[in-house]
Amino acid sequence: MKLISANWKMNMTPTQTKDYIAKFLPLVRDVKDREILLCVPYTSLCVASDLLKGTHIKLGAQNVYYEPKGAFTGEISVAMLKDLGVSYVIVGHSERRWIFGERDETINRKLLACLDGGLRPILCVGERLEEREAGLTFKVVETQIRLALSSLEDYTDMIDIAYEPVWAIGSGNPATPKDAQAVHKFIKDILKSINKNYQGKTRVLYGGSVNLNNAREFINTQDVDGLLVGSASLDPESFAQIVNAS
Ligand SMILES: O=C[C@H](O)COP(=O)(O)O
Repeated sequence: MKLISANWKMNMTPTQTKDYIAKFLPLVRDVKDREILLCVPYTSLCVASDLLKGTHIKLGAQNVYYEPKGAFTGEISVAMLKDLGVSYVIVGHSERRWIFGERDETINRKLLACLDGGLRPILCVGERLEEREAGLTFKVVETQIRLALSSLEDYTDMIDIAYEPVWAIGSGNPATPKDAQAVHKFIKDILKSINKNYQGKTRVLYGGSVNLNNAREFINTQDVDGLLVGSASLDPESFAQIVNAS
């Protein structure tokens, strides 16, 4: 089933989360042929978890730490997320990579912790503008995937991947569906090549300036198995329309 996910990033207080979900739920009540996911800030997980219980909407986090517990001030473990009813977690978002200096090795450890603990990670990959202009898109994406999945190659079916070209995020300038399709296909070929038992269960999502006007075209593009939506997911009506359009 295709996956349509919101990534609220650092937006929404718990009170705003409550209002959002109250408006959003009736608008997507009849959507049964798409998996819908809300990746909310840590501080909204509790309230969202309560409100989404018993619904078909899944709950996701935007980050996680790889250690199970201990003296890691400010960090959140897989078990803490699981206990709140979280089923997905975004790992290696470009904002974590480029603002917070998250390295491929850290991302790899986070993926391992998620798989060990039963959370389904959404691994984010994507090239920066200068890399695209230098013709390095495929090389960058391949390197990110190989490093992130190092020693986890047998578990590729348990991971989803979001292709998010960094230059397209929040810029109003999305990739063309054709360009996205080429990278998505390339990602699937890498997964096949690194795991001989790969069953094709990884969904490759597109993210980067998805909005009401382009969601349908992206989702109907071959090899696009879902969307990861940032700013256009912050309004419940707009995100519901994206879910319904797609
Ligand atoms: O995780 C979502 C992406 O970073 C896309 O954000 P955006 O839809 O605001 O461009």
